[in-house]
Amino acid sequence: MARHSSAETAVDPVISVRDLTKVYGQGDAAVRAVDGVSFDISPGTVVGVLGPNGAGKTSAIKMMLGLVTPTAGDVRIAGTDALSNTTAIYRHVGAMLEGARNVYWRLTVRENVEFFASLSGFDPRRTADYHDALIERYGLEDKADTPVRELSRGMKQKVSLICTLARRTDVIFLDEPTLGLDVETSLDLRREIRRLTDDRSMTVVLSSHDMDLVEAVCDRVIIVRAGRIVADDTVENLVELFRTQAYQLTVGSPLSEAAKGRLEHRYNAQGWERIGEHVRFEATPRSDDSVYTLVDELQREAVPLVSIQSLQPDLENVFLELTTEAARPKTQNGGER
Ligand SMILES: Nc1ncnc2c1ncn2[C@@H]1O[C@H](COP(=O)(O)OP(=O)(O)OP(=O)(O)O)[C@@H](O)[C@H]1O
Repeated sequence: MARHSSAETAVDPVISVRDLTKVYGQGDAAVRAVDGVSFDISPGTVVGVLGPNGAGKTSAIKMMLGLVTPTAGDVRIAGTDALSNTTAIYRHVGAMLEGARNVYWRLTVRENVEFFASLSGFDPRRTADYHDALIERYGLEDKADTPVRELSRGMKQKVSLICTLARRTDVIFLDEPTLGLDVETSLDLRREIRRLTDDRSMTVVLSSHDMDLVEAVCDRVIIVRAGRIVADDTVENLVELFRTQAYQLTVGSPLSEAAKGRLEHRYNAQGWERIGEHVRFEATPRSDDSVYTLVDELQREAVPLVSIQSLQPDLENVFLELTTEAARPKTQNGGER
């Protein structure tokens, strides 16, 4: 799986966003949904845009698609100013919006695919084989002539993706692509996203709360909070930056209250949990204490150590850390660039 660093600048960016700002309303009622955001996206990469509800993700994506007019700032897609050339950028960009809102529910699956392909100038008669292959790839061949409104939510989601792909654009935006999909289809979608970028050099920008999907497919994540970028880096780098010396320990017998108090004070022990005869807790030794002194202390208390393992943060931990507290200016590329 090709992974790209956000610092990679050798090729021209396919998306370039500068000081993008969106303010809804005026005066006291004004909401600064997107607040001076800048980033570049290289072709052939998968970029996740993450943030809590109301962080400004949809507003930012809709501005990149030309669906919402920015209050200030610039968006360039494949070198073209997206704000003054919406028709021109439409050739480069496709979008699968949340809840399959971009497809026509009265049309059949095949009619939808033909319609969206024709919007990109493809003659439906000459691309019928490609459309059939797409419909088959997503297991909808039996439903090809069924109106979309009669399909399940997951199937509608697949039709929406097929229509986006049928336009064969360089860039696709996927808003919550796995919402409503069963586990198997969701895993198929992950593979498909990587195939599109690895084999066809497509650029994918996706917004999702599904951290497993983001960790599995994204080369890079941009985390937004209150309209601003609080982190912009690879998943690996973000997880590395947030690594702490945290351990989970399981001991064979309960500790005295005095011993627990000492461990809490000295090693930030917490999360005490009784599991049968065993007790489990987490500890974060401070820099001047090593985990060995913690183990020595347990020995002095005559408490047998059953297991010890180091706790690795995952993207979910990083996300919560960055979006639920005051943002920590800890990330390599955090903040606007
Ligand atoms: N049309 C609008 N008019 C007024 N305020 C809006 C409008 N659209 C969005 N907002 C506000 O802008 C802020 C950002 O909303 P946006 O939908 O961009 O966030 P989001 O990160 O996509 O959230 P979610 O994850 O819930 O979809 C929110 O405070 C929202 O209430």
